[in-house]
Amino acid sequence: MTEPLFDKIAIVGLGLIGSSLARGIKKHALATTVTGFDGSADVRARSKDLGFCDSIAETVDEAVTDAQLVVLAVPVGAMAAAAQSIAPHLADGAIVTDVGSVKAAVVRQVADVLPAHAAFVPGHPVAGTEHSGPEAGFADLFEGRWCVVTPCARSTDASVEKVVALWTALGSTVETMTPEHHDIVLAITSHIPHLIAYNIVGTAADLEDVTQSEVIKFSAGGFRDFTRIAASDPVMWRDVFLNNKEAVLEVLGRFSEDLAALQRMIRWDDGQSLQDHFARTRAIRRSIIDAGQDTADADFGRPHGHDD
Ligand SMILES: NC(=O)c1ccc[n+]([C@@H]2O[C@H](COP(=O)([O-])OP(=O)(O)OC[C@H]3O[C@@H](n4cnc5c(N)ncnc54)[C@H](O)[C@@H]3O)[C@@H](O)[C@H]2O)c1
Ligand SMILES: O=C(O)C(=O)C[C@]1(C(=O)O)C=C[C@@H](O)C=C1
Repeated sequence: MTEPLFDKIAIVGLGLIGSSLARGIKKHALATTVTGFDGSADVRARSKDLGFCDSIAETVDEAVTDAQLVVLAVPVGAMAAAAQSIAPHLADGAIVTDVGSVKAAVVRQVADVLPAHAAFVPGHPVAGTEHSGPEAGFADLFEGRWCVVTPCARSTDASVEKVVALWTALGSTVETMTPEHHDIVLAITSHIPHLIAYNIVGTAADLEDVTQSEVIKFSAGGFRDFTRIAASDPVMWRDVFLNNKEAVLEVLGRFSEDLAALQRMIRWDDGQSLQDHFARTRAIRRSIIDAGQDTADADFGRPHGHDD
């Protein structure tokens, strides 16, 4: 039997991601003890019943005391408050990491709040579902997925190595980049697609001459996928857009221009341009799939060898 990577891990925020992490860490025996804490008394009680942690602390200081690793798994807009709540209780040499979907704003809000005797290694597992809360978590969520680690001025080589080792042991493939680069990449691959889904489902629901029941009835195809994404947690996504404002607005500008170009092609019966555009995007999907077959390139969010 191999040694656990950490003695005590504390997880702050026990929703989809925090509870999945706790389950995965227990499954792979990556820590001697996993202690959980959530700001909501109701979530703490439900987590205790579900039993995915060794213990659920009633206070944040009890959770964090003596932990070698503290994971912040709260919405991006709550990261600063969570960091402030753990800061006075962190052990000497503790590593703090997070799982937020936005990185530069989290680094700005968290790094300076933490004491000098702790390291901070920002992270983002590119894995999730439209569900939230402790009941939604599962141990294999991170298996065969990417995890992006974005070291900052408060990261040490040793702390980055430990966090990378954790995600690797959970079955993820880790890629390292700057927080700013992460935010622009995820704006196009994750944040804008969610905005499009929220928008199209809202538009469909608002159409006066299409009834709600018709929207449900005919949503078996492409629209159904949009409704799944548009069911994602409102608080989480509000915080993503408010905290990745620049990158999202930059990508959205490009997106709107391209959409306007497609609109013109339809208006002016420019069939050739439409066909050329669709042929190009079809080739892009095919090249992504081909690349995924012999490299670790993304195959729709999954590293090589993990097709659905
Ligand atoms: N859901 C996804 O698909 C997904 C994927 C990757 C990363 N993320 C990121 O992971 C983080 C958590 O997302 P989730 O889906 O698990 O959310 P969730 O809503 O399921 O859980 C978040 C939990 O944090 C708790 N919380 C809020 N503020 C707190 C505080 N100050 N102290 C302690 N607990 C607090 C809430 O009570 C809640 O139980 C977010 O930053 C999100 O951007 C989400
Ligand atoms: O599969 C889904 O439901 C997701 O939306 C997961 C998804 C994504 O966009 O890929 C959503 C947000 C996270 O930050 C990471 C992963």
